[in-house]
Formats: sequence, structure tokens, C-alpha cells
Amino acid sequence: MKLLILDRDGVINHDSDAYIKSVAEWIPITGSIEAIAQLSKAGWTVAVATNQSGIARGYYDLATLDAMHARLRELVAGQGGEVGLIVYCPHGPDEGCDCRKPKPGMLQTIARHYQVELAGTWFVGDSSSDLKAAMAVDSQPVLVKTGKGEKTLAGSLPVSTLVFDDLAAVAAELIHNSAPQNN
Ligand SMILES: O=P(O)(O)OC[C@@H](O)[C@H]1O[C@@H](OP(=O)(O)O)[C@@H](O)[C@@H](O)[C@@H]1O
Ligand SMILES: [Mg+2]
Ligand SMILES: [Zn+2]
Repeated sequence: MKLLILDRDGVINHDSDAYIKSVAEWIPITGSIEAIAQLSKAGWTVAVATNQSGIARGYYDLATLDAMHARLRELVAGQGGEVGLIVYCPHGPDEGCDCRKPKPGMLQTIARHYQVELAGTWFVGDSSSDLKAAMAVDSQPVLVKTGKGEKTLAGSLPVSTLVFDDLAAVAAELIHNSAPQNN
């Protein structure tokens, strides 16, 4: 099975230091919806693993978060594709949960859902916590320069990290260059 896991804020949609608190603030990065749809139509299952501490902080509620994800699904469906499992961590940094990146709990949830191994699965993010979560479960860390990506790039990266300008470039690599597939 060809599984690709994406971080959300800064990869699919623009991020903000003030958090993404409403559907109106949830604005796709140029080319990201098309990229997900193209991947989906090319046989890839595209899942999402996103930290959403804004829930714990009281900035928005689960209904609003679900509305953002319904919007994502609607836009991708409009391009003939579909979005797979979306997993989020609603906890705050001090709650010690197992799902908040850089912990790999969400990636493991996705792998269990699809009954695949994570080794070699590409996980695309914009923050160091994304890359660390990928490394923790032997998946392939992929950094995009959108969102916090440029800032992350200025720091230290896992040596095996692949770097792309944006999600559209990741999709082009996977679709047109038959990159390694999952097991
Ligand atoms: O990139 P993903 O995982 O999809 O989501 C990140 C968001 O949950 C927010 O994560 C926060 O980090 P803290 O959770 O406050 O450490 C900040 O970085 C916000 O700017 C950002 O919008
Ligand atoms: Mg992000
Ligand atoms: Zn959590």
C-alpha cells in the first residue's frame, strides 16, 4: 500500500503563530489541495497527523476542528481525490500524552489503522517535532519549506531528511518518480 502521512499546519494550510482558530483562518497553501488529490488519484492513501494544542488552550473547540477537516475533505473531493485518516492531538504540551509530536503516537495510530509498517513511510512536516516523530518510528522525515519549514531548515535536521519546496513538489516526486513505496 502506498501511504503518505502529512502534518497539517504549514504543510497543507498556512500556519500562524496565533494558531488556526477557525475555518476562515484555515487557508490552503497554493497547490496543496491539488497535490493531495493527484496523489490520491495515483493510488496513494494520504493521512494526516496534526498537533492541535489550541484545543487544550481553549482557542477553538472540537466542532471547529472537525469543520476545518470537513473543508479539507470537501476541497480535495472537488478535485477528484480523497483524504484518508486524520489524527490529531488535542492536548497541551504539559499533559504528557503519547500522541503529541515529537512523540510518534499519531503515526503509530495511522499505521495500525491501515495495517502497514511505518519503516520507510514518508512523513511530511514543517517543524522539527515532525521530523523527530518520523525518526522515532523509522519512517522517512520529509521537510517542506512552507509554514515553519525555512526556520526548521536553519536548524539541525536528521541527516536522512528529504527537503522540498512544498507539498506540490513532494507529490511530483512521488507520482512522477515512483519513489519507494510502502510495504
Ligand atoms: O503543524 P501541526 O502539527 O499540524 O499544528 C501546529 C499547530 O497546532 C500549532 O502548534 C503550535 O505549537 P504548540 O502546540 O503551541 O507547541 C504553534 O506552533 C502554532 O503556531 C501552530 O499553529
Ligand atoms: Mg506544522
Ligand atoms: Zn496528545
